[in-house]
Amino acid sequence: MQTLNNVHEQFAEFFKAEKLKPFASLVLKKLGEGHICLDLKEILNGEIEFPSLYHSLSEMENDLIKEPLVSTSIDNKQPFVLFKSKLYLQRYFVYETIILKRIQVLINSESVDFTYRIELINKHREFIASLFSSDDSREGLSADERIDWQLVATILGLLNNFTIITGGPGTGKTTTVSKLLELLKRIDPNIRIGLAAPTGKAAMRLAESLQGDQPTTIHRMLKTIYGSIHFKHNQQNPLKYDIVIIDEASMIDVALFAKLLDAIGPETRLILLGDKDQLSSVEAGSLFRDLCQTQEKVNSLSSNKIDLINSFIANNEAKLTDNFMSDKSANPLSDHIIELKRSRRFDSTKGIGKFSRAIISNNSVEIEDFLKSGYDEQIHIDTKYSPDIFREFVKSYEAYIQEDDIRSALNKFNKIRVLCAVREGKFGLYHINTAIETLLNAEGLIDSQTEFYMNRPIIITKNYYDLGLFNGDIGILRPDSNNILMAWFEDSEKQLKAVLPQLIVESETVYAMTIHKSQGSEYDEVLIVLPDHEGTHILTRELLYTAVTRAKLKVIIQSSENILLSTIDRTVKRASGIKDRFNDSIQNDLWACN
Ligand SMILES: Nc1ncnc2c1ncn2[C@@H]1O[C@H](COP(=O)(O)OP(=O)(O)OP(=O)(O)O)[C@@H](O)[C@H]1O
Repeated sequence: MQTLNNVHEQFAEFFKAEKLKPFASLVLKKLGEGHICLDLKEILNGEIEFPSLYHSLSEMENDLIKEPLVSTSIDNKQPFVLFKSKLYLQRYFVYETIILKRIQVLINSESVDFTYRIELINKHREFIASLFSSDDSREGLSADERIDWQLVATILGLLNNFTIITGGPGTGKTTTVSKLLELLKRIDPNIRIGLAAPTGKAAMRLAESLQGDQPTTIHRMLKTIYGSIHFKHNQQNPLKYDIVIIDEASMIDVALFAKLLDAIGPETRLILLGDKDQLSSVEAGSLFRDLCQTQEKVNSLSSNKIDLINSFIANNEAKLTDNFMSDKSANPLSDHIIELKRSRRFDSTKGIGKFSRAIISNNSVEIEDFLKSGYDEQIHIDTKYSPDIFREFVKSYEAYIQEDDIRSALNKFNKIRVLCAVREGKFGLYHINTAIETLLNAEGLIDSQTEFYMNRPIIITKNYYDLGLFNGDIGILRPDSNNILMAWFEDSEKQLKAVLPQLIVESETVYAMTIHKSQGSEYDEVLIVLPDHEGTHILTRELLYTAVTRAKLKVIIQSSENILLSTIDRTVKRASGIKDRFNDSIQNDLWACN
């Protein structure tokens, strides 16, 4: 049962209407928790403590509609919008509406070029086939894994103006995009390509995978207007690209998602890449997941697309069957969302591959197996919070400290990381970072008596546009040739950059970082520390899945059995109208607004 708190009640006090106050207070509270709106059903079902008793949704809605500050349409400028039993702050309803309408415009405009694009596919048939002529064995794979979803995603990316490609770690999202780009460049060598990701770190990783095209952050792509929440690129001044590809799209909040879509003109294709099972943005909204969930069944395709794709597949066992056929009239995003199923990085039968799947599907039998043995070659669960295991892991930081070359030291530092679920408390970020400093001091590896000390690793916590440093950038402190202690970073072009640490006060020590901040990064090994007590809604399976999938080689989890099981049992639910409104659009209830 949730309760209101003071801040939200104070916000509600601005509104004179007595009946509206508790609703206003709740809408704000929900936004703070990441929801786009307040789902009135939660009040009716008793999931939220509420001062008035309502017996039906219509009773609640009738009360709200009578309020002059509540509108049922975007066209009016009241601060609240009531739509389909959900109450929004007007701005968030506008964001959601922009997203729905822009996607609709992109999809509707596909029919204009459809015949031409089919001709292109046929013209480049041999080249497409050569990109996917993998002879690797499909033995031991599930029926789903046997299908080359990368081929499916590439063909749809060629045909569509809007495509979502989702998949777990190492399923080939970047590989697919790089093949699609190769194809598009062959078709049109002058094609204008825009690549971006929500954070600088994620953009850098994309740059490493896609050589030749230079990715940037979404903010930089849209061009920030200093001191404004708006961007230079918008519906009136759309991005001048033929194709825009956004990686790590699960991290984008509703406001940025709307602004991005607003800046995509009908002439531009948009491809969103991400892992729908990962944590959503810190701010409100889980748009990427919401869009993926508009489909009852993932990978739903219309019969003509199935025929076209099957014409590229020789092996009968790998062909798409009627099981994947969907009725477009019942699913507006069919043909537009593809989930890649086969991880090339992890074996799904053991280690990180098996454990991460078990987390996301809350497979208690498999989780219990991992807990019972406590160990496999990649996963180690330490329910005793053993100080020795902690010390052993932390000692691996010695590698970067002993490395003289700064670039190599940065590289070595970024191979391992301690990941915390929370900031406060014995197993929170602050305490763990201090514990690591104490251990490294004791080993004689650092001397952390002063704030700025040799080899201190730091993470930037705000954007320093003038210095070219961005929230999430990681550096280490080392002296320059004049023996002045500088913070050293590597930029997206792998160039070293040194900045006086006193100029970047909004930064913190980063031997350990929060799981939220680690999104978009990868390490060889991670040590995940969960708090030893319940009582935080932060501990969810999406959080743990995100942490576990940051590692390529090894994961150690320090957590009690109870906390681990309850974390995996809890899933993130964020209210939005995306699914309902998309499905309603089929019945031509075109979102009640322009
Ligand atoms: N079809 C394929 N055949 C062989 N190897 C592949 C194929 N697709 C991907 N790989 C390899 O698998 C690894 C992971 O691929 P990729 O980086 O494209 O996945 P991803 O989904 O973008 O991963 P993540 O986002 O988790 O980093 C890479 O080493 C890539 O070369």
